[in-house]
Amino acid sequence: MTESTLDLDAAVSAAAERLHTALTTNQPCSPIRDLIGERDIELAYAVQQQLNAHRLAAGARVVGRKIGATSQAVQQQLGVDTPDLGVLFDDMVHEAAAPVDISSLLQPKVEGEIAFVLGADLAEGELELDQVAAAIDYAVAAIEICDSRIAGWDISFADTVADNASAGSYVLGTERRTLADGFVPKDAAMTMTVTGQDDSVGTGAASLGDPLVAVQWLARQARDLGDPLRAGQVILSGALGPMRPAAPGAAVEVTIDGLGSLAITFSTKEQS
Ligand SMILES: C=C/C=C(\O)C(=O)O
Repeated sequence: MTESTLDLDAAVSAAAERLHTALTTNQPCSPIRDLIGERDIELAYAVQQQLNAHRLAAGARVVGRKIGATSQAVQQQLGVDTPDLGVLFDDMVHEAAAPVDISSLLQPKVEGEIAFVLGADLAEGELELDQVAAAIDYAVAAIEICDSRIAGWDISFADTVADNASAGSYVLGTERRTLADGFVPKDAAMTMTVTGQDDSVGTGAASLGDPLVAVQWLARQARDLGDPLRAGQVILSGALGPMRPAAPGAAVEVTIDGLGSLAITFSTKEQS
């Protein structure tokens, strides 16, 4: 191993430790781009892997993946121009009926998107669109609660990739549709309101032109990173409109044509 490889390894470990400390102490940290640069994707995923290894070591179980920054709206908000991916763990799932404990999050932002549950692995073959579509068991509406461990969401592309694609928590709707039912993800219109106002609207086409293309992108990336998508996993396929901040007491409702509505509330400061 060369001296410069050692330096890079040390930088990756230091970045992962910074983010892990922020996650476990609930105290935002400074960006990690001073350690690994702003655009080195390989190093950023290496940090993400180390960060997530801490969660796995603490007993968390992988239940799926998220794709981030697939829409122009979110790319503009974040100042990035490429999608990324993160890992969903079992302790990120939230049931819609209970208020989301806002004190467990640092700086939450909500998004309306389509979630897919896989009925087959996406590990082998060309991973063409028809293979991706055939692997989908069903689709449901979802609210993704993004969170950043980095203070003030002051992120470069490397910062958000390293920080598990700014994943926080998520809530799934209960109305399941299959593609065979005639549900066409790219045509589905989404509306999200936060406390009855602050609309975020879009259609499936906002996510890389088609959420199925987003899942294909994810499947190929995940396979290339050595950890392919597996049957049973939940895939958050990218926001269909701009993300919105969630303040204490916020009530969020997402409606997606064909998939129905789901609503969540965030706890107030007093409840936390
Ligand atoms: C920072 C996170 C972005 C997403 O999750 C998204 O665009 O869906």
